[in-house]
Amino acid sequence: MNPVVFAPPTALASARTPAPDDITYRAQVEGLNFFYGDFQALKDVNLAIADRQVTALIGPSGCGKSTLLRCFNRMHDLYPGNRYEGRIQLFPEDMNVVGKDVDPMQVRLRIGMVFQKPNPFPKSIYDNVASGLLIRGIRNKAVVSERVEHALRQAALWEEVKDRLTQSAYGLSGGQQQRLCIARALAPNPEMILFDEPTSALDPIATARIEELVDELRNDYTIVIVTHNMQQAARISNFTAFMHLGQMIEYGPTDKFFTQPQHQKTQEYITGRFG
Ligand SMILES: Nc1ncnc2c1ncn2[C@@H]1O[C@H](COP(=O)(O)OP(=O)(O)OP(=O)(O)O)[C@@H](O)[C@H]1O
Repeated sequence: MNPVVFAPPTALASARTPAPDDITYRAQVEGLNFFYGDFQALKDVNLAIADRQVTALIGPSGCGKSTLLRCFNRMHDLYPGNRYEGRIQLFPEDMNVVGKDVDPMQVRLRIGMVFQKPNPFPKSIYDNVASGLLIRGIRNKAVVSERVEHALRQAALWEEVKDRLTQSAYGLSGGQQQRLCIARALAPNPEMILFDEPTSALDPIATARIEELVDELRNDYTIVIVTHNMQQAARISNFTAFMHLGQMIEYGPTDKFFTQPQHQKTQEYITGRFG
């Protein structure tokens, strides 16, 4: 194999490979197939997701990154004709997230999602963050207020919005709106957070803030992030998974992934020969 010319940028502080003994797993994708009607978008995908680490999904456009991410919180159930086969085991209790007997609403409370474009509800800043708590049945006003503040602090937004909580979320900048969406995802206290290209609609400064935030959130949450940006994957993830044409080609510790890829396709992709 040719020497790899991709030079990984300096990783953020915690985006190092944990020692093998320090890794526990939060989820395991096993033989996952996914169909949009007759079209098979995921083919026998296997992937282990380390607990309280960041796993990046990368690959060329159309390879199935978002499709895989959306399986984790059953987003595909919102549309008829979509079908899962295989398993996504959530540990420690071994629940099959894509099992027909599992309620998608319960899954979404445990596995939150942040989308590519900030998508606040047409409500106040406060009500956006409180919305997930109401779905969880938390109605005690003092508890809701406390959780809203905590989530906004976790999302590094509290200081900027604490004096205008009742104002519309639409008055915030794009980067602030994305941090609000992160706060909304955090408020119900999920175990895992899925990020689908969370910075692709943001400027470099807002992007850096979200990356720093992801770096901090890994202390408490298991994170899976889809990104088009290999530099971003190298900066913020502990593990990287590369997909191509609906298949999982390779996954492993990020530093090794970018410096010693095991598959020819991975090497071609990270050195810019396609994608
Ligand atoms: N709703 C849908 N119905 C039918 N096919 C779909 C649907 N959504 C995605 N696909 C197809 O599934 C495949 C995987 O798409 P997906 O969006 O997961 O790829 P991706 O790797 O996330 O791409 P991108 O980086 O461009 O977002 C593609 O061939 C796409 O055309």
